[in-house]
Amino acid sequence: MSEPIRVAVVGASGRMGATVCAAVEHAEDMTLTARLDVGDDLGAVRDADVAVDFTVPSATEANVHALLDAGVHVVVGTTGWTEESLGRVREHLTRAPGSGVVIAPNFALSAVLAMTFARQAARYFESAEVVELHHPRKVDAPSGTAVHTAQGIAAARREAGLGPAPDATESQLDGARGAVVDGVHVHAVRLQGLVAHEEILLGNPGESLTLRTDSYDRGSFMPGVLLAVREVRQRPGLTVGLEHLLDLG
Ligand SMILES: NC(=O)C1=CN([C@@H]2O[C@H](COP(=O)(O)OP(=O)(O)OC[C@H]3O[C@@H](n4cnc5c(N)ncnc54)[C@H](O)[C@@H]3O)[C@@H](O)[C@H]2O)C=CC1
Ligand SMILES: O=C(O)C1=N[C@H](C(=O)O)C[C@H](O)C1
Repeated sequence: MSEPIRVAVVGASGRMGATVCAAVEHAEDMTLTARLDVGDDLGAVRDADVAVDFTVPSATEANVHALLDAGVHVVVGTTGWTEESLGRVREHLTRAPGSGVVIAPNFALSAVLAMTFARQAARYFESAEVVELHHPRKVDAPSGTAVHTAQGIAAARREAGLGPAPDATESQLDGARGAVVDGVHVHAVRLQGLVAHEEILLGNPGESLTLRTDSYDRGSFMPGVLLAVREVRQRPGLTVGLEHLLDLG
């Protein structure tokens, strides 16, 4: 058997970080080498092959630069990425040519498939809106998944030459129509008892299609995270979205 993949987890005390540590410890082909959290020296990842970041949107970009400087491949689940911050990581990778970074807004198979189906369906519908529903301890809104979903729908609508979705709203209470991501309305619900859920609503005169994904447990994200840990070393450069590792991109 080949040597186990050495994995360090950043954000290890958090909900996702702790779940990733347990998943890595149970994986026969991996060894957990470091559990790091706020205030720890990220240089401690040097013994690892791959570092996994589940922290907070305000810290993740700086963490990725520090992890690349430490010479490890990086898998990121933290949300809050923009075209600008992704561009800075791409630029950094030109100076670390063998290194790989995989950033995925959602590692759950059901969510990745829902986003893929939404992108396929979007060109056939006049209207499209996204509703994301999460636990109330989530610090960012809308979710990274909802942003990625809306961007995919918007790209498909552009490619199909569709204009704006019909909407006669003239006046509204602030926020009543949600946030607008690339022209697609996105609504965020925070509710005790939920984990991570999303509905994608597509409508035409006389019909609608609803795609729904539900993560009831953080274990749902682990097969995707472990897949990314296994694949990132063979994927130099930046990969955004688990769909590319599943041949869905
Ligand atoms: N891509 C995916 O499939 C998923 C992504 N997420 C995202 O992962 C992130 C974390 O989510 P949770 O685990 O629920 O949050 P959490 O709040 O439970 O955990 C975050 C952890 O990061 C630590 N932290 C904060 N700043 C840090 C820094 N500079 N260096 C090291 N550690 C630091 C905190 O102390 C905490 O332990 C969020 O952005 C969330 O949206 C969550 C679930 C699935
Ligand atoms: O904070 C969470 O919990 C989740 N965050 C990610 C997001 O913002 O899309 C992924 C999943 O929805 C859970």
